[in-house]
Amino acid sequence: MARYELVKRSVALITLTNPPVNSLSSAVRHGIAKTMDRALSDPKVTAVVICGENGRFCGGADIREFAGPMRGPPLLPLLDSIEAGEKPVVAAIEGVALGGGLELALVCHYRIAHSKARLGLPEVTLGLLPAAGGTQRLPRLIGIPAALELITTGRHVSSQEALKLGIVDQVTEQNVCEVAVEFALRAVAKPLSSRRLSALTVPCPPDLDALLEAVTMQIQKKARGMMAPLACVQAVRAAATMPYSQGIKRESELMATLFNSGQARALQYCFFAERTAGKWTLPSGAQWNDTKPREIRSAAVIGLGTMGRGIAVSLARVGISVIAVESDKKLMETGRQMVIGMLERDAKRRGVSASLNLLKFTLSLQDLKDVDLVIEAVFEDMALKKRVFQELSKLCRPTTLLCSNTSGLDVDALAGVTDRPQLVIGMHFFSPAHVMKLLEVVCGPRSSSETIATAMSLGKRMEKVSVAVGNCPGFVGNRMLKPYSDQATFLLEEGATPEQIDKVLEDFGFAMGVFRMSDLAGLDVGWRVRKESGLTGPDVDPKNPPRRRQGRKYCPIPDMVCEQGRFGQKTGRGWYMYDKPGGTNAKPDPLIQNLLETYRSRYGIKPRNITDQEIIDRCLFALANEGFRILEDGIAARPEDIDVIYQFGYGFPRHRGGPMFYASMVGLERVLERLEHYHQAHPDVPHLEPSPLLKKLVACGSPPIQKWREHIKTMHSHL
Ligand SMILES: CC(C)(COP(=O)(O)OP(=O)(O)OC[C@H]1O[C@@H](n2cnc3c(N)ncnc32)[C@H](O)[C@@H]1OP(=O)(O)O)[C@@H](O)C(=O)NCCC(=O)NCCSC(=O)/C=C/CCCCCCCCCCCCC(=O)O
Repeated sequence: MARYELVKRSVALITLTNPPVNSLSSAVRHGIAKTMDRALSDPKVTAVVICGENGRFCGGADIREFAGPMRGPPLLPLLDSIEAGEKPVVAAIEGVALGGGLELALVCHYRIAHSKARLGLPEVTLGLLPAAGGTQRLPRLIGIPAALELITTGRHVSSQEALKLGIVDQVTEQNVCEVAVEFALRAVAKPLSSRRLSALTVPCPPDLDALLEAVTMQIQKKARGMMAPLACVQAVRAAATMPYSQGIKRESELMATLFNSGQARALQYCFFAERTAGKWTLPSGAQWNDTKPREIRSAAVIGLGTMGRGIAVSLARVGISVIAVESDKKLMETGRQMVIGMLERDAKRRGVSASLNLLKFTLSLQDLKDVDLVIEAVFEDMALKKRVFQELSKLCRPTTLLCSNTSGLDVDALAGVTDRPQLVIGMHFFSPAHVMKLLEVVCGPRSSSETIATAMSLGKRMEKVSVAVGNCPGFVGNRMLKPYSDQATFLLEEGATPEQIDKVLEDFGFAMGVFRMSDLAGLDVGWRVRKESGLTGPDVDPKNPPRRRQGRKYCPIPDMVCEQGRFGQKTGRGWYMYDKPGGTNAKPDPLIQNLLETYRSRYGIKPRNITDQEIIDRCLFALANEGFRILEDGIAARPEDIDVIYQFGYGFPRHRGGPMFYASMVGLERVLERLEHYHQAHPDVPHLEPSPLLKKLVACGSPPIQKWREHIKTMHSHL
């Protein structure tokens, strides 16, 4: 796991060999220890170069090893011994030096990086801290403020930035190993004491306390409820205020508190879940690694509303030429201005030039006949979408992929009106589409594997986290949202307020509570869907008892809010009041309080005190329960896919893993028991009835989440 060669007769070249990222597994640590011993004890060797195979220096500790008992040589003393050695050691950094990989580089006496390399200490994103000396050595090398920023955010830096910060000694565009070997030869016989970072004193800013306080406050705001960034601050404080040996002890103590925490487990689960999500498989056997995607050079976007604009920007900024279509000249001109503005701002932020030449705006669908792929983003109305797809089917060349950005309509019904159902697929972006990372790729029963591969690969190219899902109303994300938001509105009936529920959910870690999120999305959207489904509006059968529809409990409060013209932020009023239409500063509105009181007294509901725990349990267990049904129905292939969708599309706190992981951490037995309890209290709410899969998993002894799939195998897949 570490190769040893003698080059230029006196330089030991140690190559880490653990594909794909040369992580520091137990075998690699063992290999480093053995090869370093050999290099240091061989009198022919005057210097050492450490590099990584296949263009990657090292991606850090092997994260998979964290789940079991730690075996093999521990990293910290191994790294200390490299630094203490009497022969110069040079790190030749290509590709990445991340986490333990950068910590390895920091104990080398010199660091040479390739111009395309990236460096960083991303442990915090895994719920950990750089506990192989990183929190003590980096501040000694680059100072407290810069080290604090890198360690608490986990941000990767380019080799150019690393050079400016002083992390590396040289950046090269040539073969980094060859440059490092020459560098090592020149370093022989130079004194090493000033190159041992642990021996340096920390350049300490005079306002250390104020700086640490400011960073702590920033973390409490941005990374609410997360332990690791705060532990990182404490470790860096130790670097600033203690000698190295004590600082290292503090680093280890802090790591011990994080290592077995639920947050670390959740964040490491998220790391792998994100990578698993791209690996789709169809019941036919076709899968991600044996289906070649088509190359997409040109695309069209139909509809320049909020979604269409964001999609056009996402395509153009990765070099795809885009024809954007609107039905009316004025709308097209507004769309053009907005898209150009968004693209220019985005390019400025990324420090690149805006690819405006890739954009074309038109009023005619005729212009789309030669594009490789079309994404329809018109109003969420099935009849309208069908008309568009029929027309596209006539106009576009027979090989053009036809995609819909519908957020929940039947993709197969759209496929059915075309001459190429195998080339039709859903690409459900989230708003704003050029910012949000999630893409649900909705596979209809007739979507071909090549179509799925192409949509997934296009998503990746647009820097989205793409998840393949099956076709059912609302797909995965929006289907699960209903039981979650239904519970929130039932809780309003029973005595809660929107601000109470939102606070509990935000304290749990959600980016936004359910009511603030609805105000942002627009309350009229759901209102229209409820009218179309006959749940409210003039078509409702007057014989329906109040608060019941279609044989189940129904809460009309959201309809009553909409009837008052309160559509959320855009109208300046919704579940909250805002300073102005479009305002974002949500304040509780006494009119909503009145509406709730009047409503309760009309139906003789005596408001009761609702605990935070009940809010969490009812909202989140109803959410996960629907997730179990989605798995049973084969709409999502794995719990990881659902969790990725909820993190990237719905602001579920990453340090809680996602609704399914959260359920597994709480314990499936407890989730089942609570759902049974609440279902007994509300038998007319089917979403609270525990799903058969949940019951089955509990009956099988609540296996870990990675094993749930084994219990779903026999069920039908829609993917
Ligand atoms: C940028 C990347 C490196 C590459 O990106 P990309 O090219 O896009 O490829 P990916 O798809 O992401 O990855 C390819 C596959 O490789 C797998 N992978 C990647 N990195 C790792 C890794 N570090 N470990 C394991 N596997 C990894 C990835 O999963 C893919 O495989 P698959 O498709 O899933 O099969 C990118 O991958 C990336 O960013 N990687 C992560 C980088 C990172 O975060 N590194 C930091 C790791 S943590 C670390 O280094 C910690 C160091 C300190 C160690 C100190 C240890 C002390 C422990 C003792 C604690 C004692 C407490 C005891 C308390 C008690 O119990 O008493």
